[in-house]
Amino acid sequence: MDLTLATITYFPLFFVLYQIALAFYNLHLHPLSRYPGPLLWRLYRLPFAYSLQSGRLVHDTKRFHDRYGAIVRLAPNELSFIDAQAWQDIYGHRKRGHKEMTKNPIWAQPAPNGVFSLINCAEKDHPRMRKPFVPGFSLKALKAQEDIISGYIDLLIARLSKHANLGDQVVDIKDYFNWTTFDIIGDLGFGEPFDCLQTERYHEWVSFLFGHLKDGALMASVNFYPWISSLLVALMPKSAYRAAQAHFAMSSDKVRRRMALKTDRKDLLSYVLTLNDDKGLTLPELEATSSIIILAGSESTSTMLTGTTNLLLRNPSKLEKLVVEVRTSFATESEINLDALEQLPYLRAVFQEAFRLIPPVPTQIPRIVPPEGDIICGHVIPGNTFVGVPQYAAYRYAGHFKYPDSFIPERWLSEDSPLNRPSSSDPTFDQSTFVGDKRSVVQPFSVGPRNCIGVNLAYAEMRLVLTRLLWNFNLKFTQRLIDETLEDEMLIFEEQKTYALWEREPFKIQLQSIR
Ligand code: HEM
Repeated sequence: MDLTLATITYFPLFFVLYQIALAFYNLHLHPLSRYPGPLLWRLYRLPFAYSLQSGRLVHDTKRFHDRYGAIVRLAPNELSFIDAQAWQDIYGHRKRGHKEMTKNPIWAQPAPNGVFSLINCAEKDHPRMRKPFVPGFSLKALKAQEDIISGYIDLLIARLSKHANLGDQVVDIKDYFNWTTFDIIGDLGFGEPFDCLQTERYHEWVSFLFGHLKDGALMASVNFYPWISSLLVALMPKSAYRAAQAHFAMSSDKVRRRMALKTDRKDLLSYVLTLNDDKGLTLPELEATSSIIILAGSESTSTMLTGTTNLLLRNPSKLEKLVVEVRTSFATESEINLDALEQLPYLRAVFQEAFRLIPPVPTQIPRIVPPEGDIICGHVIPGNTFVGVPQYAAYRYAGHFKYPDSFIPERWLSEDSPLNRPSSSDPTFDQSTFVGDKRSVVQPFSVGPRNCIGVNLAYAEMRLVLTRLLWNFNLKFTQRLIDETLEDEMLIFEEQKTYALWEREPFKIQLQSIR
C-alpha cells in the first residue's frame, strides 16, 4: 500500500484516536482540568463555537454559572469569571510586575484597510491611539456638544409626534432610537449626520453595518479552526469582499471630508485634528477608528434605550414612578438639560438597574492571560488561557443580587430615599433587603485602560432621549387579539439572541401624545 492510500485509509481511524486522546488530556491532564463546567465543553471547543454562532452563548453561559458557580470552564482553554474582583484582575490597570491581558486575536481583527482601530489595537499602540480622543469625550467637551445632541432629539420628538397625532401611533421604537444615535454620532464623529431621522430610513452605510454584525460572531466561531476560516475566506464571494471595501471607503471619504472642512464646531474629530501629531494616529488608523466609533457609539446606546423602555413597559409601576419624576421636575420641556437630569435619582436608578438586567455588551469581553500566567480571583491561571467576565451571567447571579431577575431600580437608591418603597407588583423588600447586593460587579463600560471612552456621551444621550420621550408621550405595548381577548404584544428583550451584541427584533409600541 503506498503512503497516500495508507493515509486515506487510516485517516478516519487516526482522527478518532486523536479526538479520544485529546478528550482524555483535556479532562484529566490539562492545567485547567480542576475547573468545573459542562462535560462536552471541557473536552472540545466545538460546543462553545456552536453556541456562539447560534446566538445562545450568553444564555448558555448564565445557565452554567448558575449551576457550577463563580468560575466555569467554557472550553478546554477558556475560563469565565463572574466575581467583581475579576474585572480588576482581567481588565484593570496593571500592578507592578503584571502584564496586561491582551485582546483575544480570535475577535480582534484588523479593519478592511489592514490596520487595527483603537478598540482592537495591540497594547503597545493603545495609549498613543487613545490619547488624542480623550479630550473630545470629556464632560467639558460634552457641554459644548449638548446643543448638537438636543437638536437631534428635537427631530426625534417631531417625528414621533407626527405619528402620534396622525392616529397612526404604532412605531418600531428600536428604529427611532437607532436613527437618533446614528445621526448624533455621525454628526459628532464625521461632521455630517446620516439623515436617518430626516428620512425615517436606515442610511446604506448603517444598513451595511447591521447586515454584517452577525458576521463578526460567525467569523469568531470559525476562527477557532484556522483551516476552516482560511477556506471560508477563500470561498467568500468577491461581492461580499467588495461590499466591505466599499463600506470602508465611505467612512474614509467622510473622515477626509471632515478633515478638509474649515470649521470651529466642537465635534469629536475637532479635538483629534488639533491634538494629533506625528506621535499620534496615522491617517489609516484614524479612518479605522472613526468607522468603529460610529458603531460603538450608536449601537450600544440605542440597545440600552430599547431595553430600558422594554423593562419599563413590562413593569408599569416603575414606568409610572419615572414618569412622575420627569413630569414634576420641570416646568417646561426647555428646562430638560444634562445638568438638571443629573439630579433625578429615580432616572439614574432605572438606568443602573437596566444595565444590570440587559447589559448592551452581554457577553465576555475576551482577553488572554500573558504567557507567564497570572492571578485571577486568587487562582493562579496558566499563560495563554482565554478569560473574560460575562456580564449577563454575572449580573443575574443569585449570589450577587437579591431577586436577580426582577427589575427593581429601588435597589440602587440610598436607604433613606423617599422613593425607596416597593410597589404592589414587587417582591417584598425593605431598606435592608439589598444591602448584600454586589453592586461593583456591574461594570457595563468595562474597567481599566481599555474601558469605554464614550461613557459621558452614552449617558447624555440616554438621559435626554428617555426623559423627553416620557415628557411628550404616554407609552404602551401594542395589542393583538389572542383567544378572543386583547393582549399585549410583549417583546421580552432578554430572550433575544446575541451575536456579541443583542439581536435587533422589532419592538413596536403605541404612543399617545400628551402635549
Ligand atoms: C450604553 C452605551 C455603551 C456601552 C455599554 C459601551 C460599552 C463598552 C465596553 C464594554 C467597551 C470595552 C470593549 C473592550 O474592552 O473590548 C467599550 C469600548 C469602547 N467604546 Fe463604548 N459603550 C457604550 C457607548 C459608547 C459610545 C457612545 C461611544 C462613542 C462614541 C463608545 C466608544 C467606545 C470606544 C471607542 C471604545 C474602545 C476604547 C478603547 O479601546 O480605548 N462607546 N464600550
